[in-house]
Amino acid sequence: MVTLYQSKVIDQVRDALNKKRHMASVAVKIKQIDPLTFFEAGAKLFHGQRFYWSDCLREQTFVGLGHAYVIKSENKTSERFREVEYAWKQMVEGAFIQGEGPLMFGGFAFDPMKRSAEHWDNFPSAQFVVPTFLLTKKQDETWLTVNVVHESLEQIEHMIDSLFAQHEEGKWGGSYVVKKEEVARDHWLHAVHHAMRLIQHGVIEKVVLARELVLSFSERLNYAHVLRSLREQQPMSYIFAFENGSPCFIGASPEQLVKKNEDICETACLAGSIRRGHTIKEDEELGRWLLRDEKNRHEHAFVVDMIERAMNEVCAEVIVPSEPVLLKMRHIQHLYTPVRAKVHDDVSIFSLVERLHPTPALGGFPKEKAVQTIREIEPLDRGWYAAPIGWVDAKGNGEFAVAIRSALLHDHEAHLFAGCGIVAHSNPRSEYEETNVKFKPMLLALEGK
Ligand SMILES: C=C(O[C@@H]1C=C(C(=O)O)C=C[C@H]1O)C(=O)O
Ligand SMILES: [Mg+2]
Repeated sequence: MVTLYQSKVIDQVRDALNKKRHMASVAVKIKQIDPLTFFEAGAKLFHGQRFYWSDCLREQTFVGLGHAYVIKSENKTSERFREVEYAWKQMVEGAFIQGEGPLMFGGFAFDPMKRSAEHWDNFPSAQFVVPTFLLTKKQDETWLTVNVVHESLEQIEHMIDSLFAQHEEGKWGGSYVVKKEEVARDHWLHAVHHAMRLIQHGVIEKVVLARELVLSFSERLNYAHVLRSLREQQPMSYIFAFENGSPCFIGASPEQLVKKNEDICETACLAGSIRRGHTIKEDEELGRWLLRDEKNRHEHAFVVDMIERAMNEVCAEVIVPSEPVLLKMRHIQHLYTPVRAKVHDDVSIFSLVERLHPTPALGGFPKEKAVQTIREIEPLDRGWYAAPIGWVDAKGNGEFAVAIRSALLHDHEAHLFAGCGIVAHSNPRSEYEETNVKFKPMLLALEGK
């Protein structure tokens, strides 16, 4: 049955196609629908071309289905940020827009100079997609945006019928872990010792080292199920998924990289960690310990200093609280300093991302030396892990998270990543334990708990 709003969408697409330039983008308010149901509804028709995003306050959720337009860069330098920006501007200028206009979603590789693992093949230096269908949930309103480049009106009509037909919510398939491999555990511990020597010799001051787990499952992984678990279990995190062909990069990150809304810009310093307590009393004690612990405060301070400096270069009225507070997630608590500023007129969100990535929370300090050290001694290919992931709209507003607490899923397999900031007073054993806590959100979600 074709509902009223479905025919309204079709009418608007028909009008838009008559005026179409490079792309036609029309938006219509529709009835409430769970964004995850919409994500699942696209499983057949748009397999390999779906994304999901919701911010840590659940203010906005986006689900994208289909690739109306793809912006990709294989550039290994920071030129890739500008390439994406330029392509996006061209795209928006050439579009016929009715409503909010198109939005693109995507991400960047952590370090395009170090790409070796086959499992990251579908995740280039940078890739953004403008979806054929975008579902936007903002407060109590749900909108459907249709972006058309090649499709005919009949094709769009057929897709809408299929997406809004009754769908049964997929049941958890009972998939369980059949194999769990810690990649290069000893190698990683050696790398930590090595990093500490570099720090003692004054070569660098901080470096973040990550390690990898590879899990095999009894059944093919269902990405919507994993998203559903993450959404339930990590209510204060950014939830994201970027499916590109059969693999899907997915996660629940507590860390904002940058948000830009007109001239207001927000970013966050997040570094320094301890697990949650088993009781309220223990939890509060651990929190108080973290706030006073010199090693963790030191780890955090690198991030605050770098972000403050970077923001002052392109913003006015940079507000940085003088003391961090605790940010408590389900398994872990962090030192957290939120930053707000007024960004100068000619500064785009892409240039903010370029300036900030990687902050010392994910790379280290000084930036170039830390990235070089990671390239040399970390025993893995980070791919899109620990890199910017997010969206940008037609006005140049948008938000990026740092893609941590994440995994690359493919068929029966999952690659999980977690890292920690190594500073002068690190203890390799406790850093190892810290990464174990950071694996937990993805591990639980993958086990359907
Ligand atoms: C690198 C990760 O997390 C980062 C490192 C932290 C730390 O070392 O204390 C804390 C938060 C994140 O900025 C990760 O989760 O993989
Ligand atoms: Mg740490």
